[in-house]
Amino acid sequence: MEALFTPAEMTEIDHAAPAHGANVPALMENAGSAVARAIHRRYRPCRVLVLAGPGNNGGDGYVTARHLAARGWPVVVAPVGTPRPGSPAADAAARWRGPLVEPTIARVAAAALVIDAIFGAGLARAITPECAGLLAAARTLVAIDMPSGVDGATGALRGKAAQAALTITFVARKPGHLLLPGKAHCGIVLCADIGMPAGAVATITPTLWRNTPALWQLPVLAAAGHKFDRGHLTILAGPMSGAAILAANAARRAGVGLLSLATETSLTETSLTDTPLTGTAPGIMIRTDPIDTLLADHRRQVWLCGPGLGIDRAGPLLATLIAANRTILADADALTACADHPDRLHGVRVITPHEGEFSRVFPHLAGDKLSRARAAATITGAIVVLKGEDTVIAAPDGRAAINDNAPPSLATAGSGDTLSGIIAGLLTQGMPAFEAACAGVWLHGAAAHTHGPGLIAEDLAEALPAVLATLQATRNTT
Ligand SMILES: NC(=O)C1=CN([C@@H]2O[C@H](COP(=O)(O)OP(=O)(O)OC[C@H]3O[C@@H](n4cnc5c(N)ncnc54)[C@H](O)[C@@H]3O)[C@@H](O)[C@H]2O)[C@@H](O)CC1
Ligand SMILES: [K+]
Repeated sequence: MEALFTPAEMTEIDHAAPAHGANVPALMENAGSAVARAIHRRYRPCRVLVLAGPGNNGGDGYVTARHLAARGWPVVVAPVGTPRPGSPAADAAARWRGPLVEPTIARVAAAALVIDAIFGAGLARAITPECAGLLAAARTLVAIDMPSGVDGATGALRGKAAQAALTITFVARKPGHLLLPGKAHCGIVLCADIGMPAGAVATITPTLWRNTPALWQLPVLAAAGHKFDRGHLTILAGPMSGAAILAANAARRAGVGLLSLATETSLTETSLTDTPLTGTAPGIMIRTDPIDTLLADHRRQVWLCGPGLGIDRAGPLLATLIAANRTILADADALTACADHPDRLHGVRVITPHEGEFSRVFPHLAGDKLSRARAAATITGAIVVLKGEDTVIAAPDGRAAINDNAPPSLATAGSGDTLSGIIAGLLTQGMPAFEAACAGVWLHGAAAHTHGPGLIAEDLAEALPAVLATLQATRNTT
């Protein structure tokens, strides 16, 4: 599992390091040497200018300069601030015997490669316009730890941030590497092992992870399994029936044993729906019984409520499902039916809002995406999947994950319906809700990657078998 640490947590880990046998100068030496190695691997030797700030981030910059120069690269350091006398950064600066120059826009623009070692985890306020101007002049920028101006805890910009081609961080990625807008400024992110003792890292109990397959385990199909062992998912379908069909096909590819689309009799007549409900997918059962009749069957435990349902229908149906104590994933119209009424979601297991739906349900929640998702999970008691290029999955118990495998092609009509179908499909097979939500989000992103360009929502379910096969093969070999 790949934990993400905030800068504040990283500082605690740094403070614990000496008691576990590592001191800051040694860690700084390893950090600078890791940055130099990463640059040497990716770029040809060229004129380098290091912008070195006053703290340990600057210290890493001086060490990087020394290691690159030792490899024969032409390097100059331009100090932006002075390290505190006696600090590890001051020692690192003293060991730099190469050229020191004034930081000017002309010098930055003339360098083939600029290293941003101005501020990292210690960024405490907005960077000055002068500092932003220097960084913006770089042709190719490599950031140490964080691009200066990106808040490592939230991904917010403090002042401005420039566009790095590569960011090398240490010990663990920070939320700001995965959350927008910070994520967009980092370029490729590498995480270097700098010999931080495991005991120091263990002083922090992680509550936030990068969403990778190490975070969850997909249901394993029993050799003697029966379709009923894989659960029965019921999806409520309304006039925009295409949404429910997309969700249904995704849930089936995600492995549900039985799938029903529950609709009103009138809607099975094709003229009243945007997609004919009957005859399109032989593996989907169409049920026109009243919801109370369907709920009388206790094998129908898991329900997906919202996609294409219509807001008027979604509100009362959601309330009926909650009263019947079912496992519910609420999306789309079911969320809009709870506008400014998050209390109506009590009893729902998972919600999957995009930013628009989220702000309708929780108009008073402000702040960064991670904090808002966590607050919404606390308020509702549901797993919150706050969607976007940097989807956050948050649980009421404080656990959260940030997803970073979603390509921009996923922003297409019906993509959200597919996601809710995948998650509901995994829930139906008995996966715990937080893990099902994380796995669903990751599989959705991986399916889009696997399909490649020209993606439409229908392709996502089709791409799932290949994603699942690759995942299974990887698991079998690790
Ligand atoms: N986490 C780790 O394991 C390690 C971290 N190291 C480095 O240490 C860095 C953190 O070092 P520091 O805590 O010294 O913090 P920084 O080097 O990021 O910044 C420190 C100084 O900048 C000042 N400052 C902050 N924002 C400013 C602004 N907008 N304008 C002007 N001044 C500002 C602060 O008051 C502080 O004096 C990390 O980013 C990383 O590069 C490595 O040296 C060693 C190991
Ligand atoms: K930096």
